[in-house]
Amino acid sequence: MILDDVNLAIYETDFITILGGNGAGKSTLFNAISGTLTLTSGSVWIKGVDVTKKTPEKRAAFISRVFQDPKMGTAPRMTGVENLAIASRRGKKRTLKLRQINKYKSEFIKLAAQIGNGLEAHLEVPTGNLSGGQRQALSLLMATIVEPELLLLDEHTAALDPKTSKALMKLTQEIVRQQQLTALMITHHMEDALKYGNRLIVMKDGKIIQDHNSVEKEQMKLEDFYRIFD
Ligand SMILES: Nc1ncnc2c1ncn2[C@@H]1O[C@H](COP(=O)(O)OP(=O)(O)OP(=O)(O)O)[C@@H](O)[C@H]1O
Repeated sequence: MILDDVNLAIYETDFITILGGNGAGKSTLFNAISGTLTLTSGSVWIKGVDVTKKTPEKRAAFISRVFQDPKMGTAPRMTGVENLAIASRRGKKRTLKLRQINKYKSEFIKLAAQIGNGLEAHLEVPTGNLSGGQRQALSLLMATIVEPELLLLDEHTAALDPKTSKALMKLTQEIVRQQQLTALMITHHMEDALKYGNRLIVMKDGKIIQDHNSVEKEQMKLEDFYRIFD
């Protein structure tokens, strides 16, 4: 069994950070929530709706996910503007006309300019040409341009250099706060797990072995987590 007796209630105000060693079941938990993994038992509910039998495509109307690999979040031959235009149609019919793309362009450029990594100047080239940091920032914008019920961040800063990773985390926090999103974030950075969010869970062997609220989290120190990765 990959996930074992996992019972996780996520509240609307939650920004949960998730820690756990390799193979602890963190990505599997995200796969179970987003529907890319079929459960052998148990169920997944979103806002009172049982989505256990819904396809990942159907669940994508509620859930956005940003992956570790910058290549995963964007279509490489399409421009940033085109990628954002498609993302802005989430949950609706996906057909897009050139006219609509042009309509959104200036809005997207303004949005990207807030990030501060030069993305706005590169929104009209294929995303395959962007730097990893720009691509991850774009993926995050795409994931949140239509407010998701649940934002899943799957080590989304792990492939970036420390400076870029920090900038993306700052952007993440701003977006989560501004849009009051419900978010789950897997990270191997214990500092980030402590610094961000209002709740921290620890996974091991497919189980949630610790679940700390914000008060407990504030009192925790890095040393408290060293044994997690044993
Ligand atoms: N579809 C699957 N079928 C069978 N076993 C799987 C499947 N997906 C993952 N596993 C196994 O389940 C365990 C948990 O994997 P998972 O990828 O969720 O770990 P993780 O906590 O995300 O680890 P990492 O930090 O390395 O990404 C691993 O032993 C993995 O090999």
